Amino acid sequence: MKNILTEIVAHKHTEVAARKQQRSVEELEQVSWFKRTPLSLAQFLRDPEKTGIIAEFKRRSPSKGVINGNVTVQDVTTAYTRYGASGLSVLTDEKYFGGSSDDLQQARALNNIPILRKDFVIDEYQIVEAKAIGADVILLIAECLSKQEVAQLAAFANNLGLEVLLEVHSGDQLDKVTDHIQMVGVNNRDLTTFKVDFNRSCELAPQIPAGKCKVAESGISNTDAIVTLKQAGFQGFLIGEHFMKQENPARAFEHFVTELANKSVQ
Ligand SMILES: O=P(O)(O)OC[C@@H](O)[C@@H](O)c1c[nH]c2ccccc12
Repeated sequence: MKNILTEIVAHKHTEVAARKQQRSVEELEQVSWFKRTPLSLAQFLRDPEKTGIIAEFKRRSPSKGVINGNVTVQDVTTAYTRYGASGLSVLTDEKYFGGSSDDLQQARALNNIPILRKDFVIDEYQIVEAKAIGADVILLIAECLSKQEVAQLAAFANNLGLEVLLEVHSGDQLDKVTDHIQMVGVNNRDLTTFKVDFNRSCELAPQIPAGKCKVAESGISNTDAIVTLKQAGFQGFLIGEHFMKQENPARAFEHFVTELANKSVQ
């Protein structure tokens, strides 16, 4: 299996090994954000007063290339928060997504809603980093981790007070869900081929274990999709490109939320 996901994960191992040499876990534990009490994204998503949208800051992706090179973390994330995002997702992968830990730290300093560290977590060290840069939630991708790895990494995150969003793309990956997973995300995008199949979320929704917060991810580009996904039982909607590809993502988000509010009262 030689695909982009395999390549990203291989690179991640090299990257993490290098960062471990630069900064020890003990040093990360001294950073002031490390002592902060994280917010619960699952709780924010379950709040019926909120939109359920996890709004993503993503500059580029391997599938789309540059999505937006002219925006700042400040302008975009503060607008996401102001207009009612339930949470933020900030890419911290540099090589493939043009993100950084610095982006997430900036978002943390400016916004008081839960933040997901969007990266390819393969090592406990990255979870300590996530806490030290002010994240509340980490992502674990079922496609690149064994059942045992998911269980260990999720327990480690929960021990630090961080929640876990487990991303799946097929029904068989749901056997990796454990007690330490608070949210299950169905990625409509196949990370090995980049093909987006919007129906994937609705198909898998009934199979997600009860009690887990359900999140639909990727390829969501209109408010009708949210209505459909809500009917299928989803509480969370992870949206990046639809906002980021606009010249003014802040205004695009505001427009989307206004339209959604009008639909919800009809
Ligand atoms: O930009 P979109 O199609 O709205 O998708 C957002 C998010 O779901 C996507 O960025 C994503 C989902 N899982 C990931 C894993 C790694 C990196 C990125 C992702």
